[in-house]
Amino acid sequence: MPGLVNYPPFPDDVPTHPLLVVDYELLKAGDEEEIKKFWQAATTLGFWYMKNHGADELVNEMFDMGEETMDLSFDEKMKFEQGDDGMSFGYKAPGANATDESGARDTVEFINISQDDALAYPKPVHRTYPSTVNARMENTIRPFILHSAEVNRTLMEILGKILGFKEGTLTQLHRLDETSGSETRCIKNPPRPGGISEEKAALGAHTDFGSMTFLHNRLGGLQVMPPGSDRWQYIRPIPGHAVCNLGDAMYIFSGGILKSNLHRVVPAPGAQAVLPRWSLAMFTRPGDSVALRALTEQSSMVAEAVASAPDKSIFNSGQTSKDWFARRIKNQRTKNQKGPETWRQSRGTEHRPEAA
Ligand SMILES: O=C(O)CCC(=O)C(=O)O
Ligand SMILES: [Fe+2]
Repeated sequence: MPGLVNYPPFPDDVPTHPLLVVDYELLKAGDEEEIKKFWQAATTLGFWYMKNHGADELVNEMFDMGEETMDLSFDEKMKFEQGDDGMSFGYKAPGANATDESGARDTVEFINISQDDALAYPKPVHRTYPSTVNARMENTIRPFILHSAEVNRTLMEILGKILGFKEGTLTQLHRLDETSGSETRCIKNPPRPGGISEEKAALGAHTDFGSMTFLHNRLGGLQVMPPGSDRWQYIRPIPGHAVCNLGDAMYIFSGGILKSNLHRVVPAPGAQAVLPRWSLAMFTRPGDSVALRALTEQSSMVAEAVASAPDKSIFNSGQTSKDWFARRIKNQRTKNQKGPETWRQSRGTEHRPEAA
């Protein structure tokens, strides 16, 4: 499927949420109108489409890697399972994560490859990977991670400049030479021919844990719950357009000015439901030692935002990026669920328990 060109179109009769389209080449060139549009997207929904990102060929190769990996036997994949102790890197089997506080199980399987492991390969930093991953580590995965990390870095610096940070402030918090939770993920959701229940989450409602996500979808299924709404709406996949979004770390660093919006994955709608759904993400997350707190000393704009926030607690989380990430991963594992309290401990800046 990843290479399949003729998949059925996304249906026209389901509610979708429009996103602003930003052009990466124009952003890089400093185009003022484009930067304004990007700022608007980042401070309202925290999601946008991005074209001219230069990753299409690598994305196709990454999907091939994902398909080769998911085609391994279940036993082989389970040798590389991420486990229940709060490590994200490795294979995640279907059902291994809860999707809500009742403990309902997810249906997606995915392979997470650490940025640190890909850059240091063949020397493992966090763990080892299946043969299908190793075979493409140097020619596919490392170039995809490096390109995506550079895209995310460029985007973060543009936002940082508008926030009033000194140049390089956000880059320093996301150094490639500090270990971090940054990773790429290839996700497969099985097809659901006939009788799709809209309510059944394939991947539960969440905000992203890190700073910035560079996402590539072939089929529909990604949904957002826009601020002020209690309705899930699909994001329509557009060929050649990445879907980018901000995560909790950027929300916290910016004192809530930048948004980290709730989203989830359900089976692809309409005629697309008979196919497996593939998606690919690069998650850029702060370095392990970075404190998750608002950067009030670096920006008067952030300081004022925190000063006027009704609840300031989240802006000084008291956790490093490493602890924050491990807490969220660990407490969403099915095996660790001991009731709604475990689930709540997996949460980040999601302020909408009813959505989960
Ligand atoms: O598969 C998708 O479209 C989104 C996946 C996602 O939100 C995630 O892995 O954090
Ligand atoms: Fe996500």
